[in-house]
Amino acid sequence: MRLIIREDPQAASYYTANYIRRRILEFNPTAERPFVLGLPTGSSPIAIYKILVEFYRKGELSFENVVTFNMDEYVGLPRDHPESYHTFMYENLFKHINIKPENIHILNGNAEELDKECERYEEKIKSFGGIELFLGGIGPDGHIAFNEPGSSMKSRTRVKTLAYETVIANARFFNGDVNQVPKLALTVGVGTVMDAREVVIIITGAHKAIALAKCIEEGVNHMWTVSSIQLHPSAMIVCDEDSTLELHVKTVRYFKSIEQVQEQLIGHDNIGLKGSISSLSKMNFAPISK
Ligand SMILES: N[C@@H]1[C@@H](O)[C@H](O)[C@@H](COP(=O)(O)O)O[C@@H]1O
Repeated sequence: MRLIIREDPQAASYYTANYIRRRILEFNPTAERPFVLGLPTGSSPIAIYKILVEFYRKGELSFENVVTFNMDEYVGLPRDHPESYHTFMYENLFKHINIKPENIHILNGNAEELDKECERYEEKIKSFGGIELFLGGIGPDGHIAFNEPGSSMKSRTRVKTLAYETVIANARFFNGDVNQVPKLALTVGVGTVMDAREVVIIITGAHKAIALAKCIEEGVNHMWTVSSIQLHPSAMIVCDEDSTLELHVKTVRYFKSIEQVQEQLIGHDNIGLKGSISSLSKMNFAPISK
């Protein structure tokens, strides 16, 4: 597993967006062989989406042959509610790019038969040959998508009751009122995310420092479901300095040194990038160490 540490959330977001862009360009997707991308909501990916939109506007990235699957959606919240994940995705990404509406997949939290909706979602992912890259964020309790503590590491898409901590964390989007936060959600499972050929997780902020430490320095544990990425053959966490506060100094230095050696050996992460890299000259990469 790779751990990429950047100075602040903006630099971590730039790294992540640029990495996704590179992966899509290298994949060279076509209508017959689209790039299948898993996507999260939450505040963490907003800056990533802004940068992806910027790449699109500059003609440096096309979403014409990109298929997306979102991680989760609240149950019972109208699709056009300002805090639904449908609205979030359209406002922050989809309405700004050239993705085909039929290529967008988001769980329907208002389906009559929620279990069937979840089964259908898994089938749909399979029909595209699985997910190429799943981007994820985490909650402060280390949950991925809405796979709350105690979720099975083999879980699939299903209905999930939200942990009280998550309800409190998400109340900020509902006028600070926990009563307005839906208590159920549909979510892809830990197993669904781990089936992706590559998993990239963005973690920023001191409030996620304990979760990051649990994920990196301790074992795989269903109480911190993001720790499941230790078992993934191609996983990367991109984080900011604040989120490393609970890591051992030795751990931070170790991962920074690995990245430095890699840069010395094969150059930085834009290696192999096809197409224009003009905007990268303004890259917000923070120095790896000072
Ligand atoms: N279901 C979402 C998660 O997918 C997301 O990772 C988490 C963190 O959100 P934020 O990035 O705002 O901290 O929020 C929700 O619980």
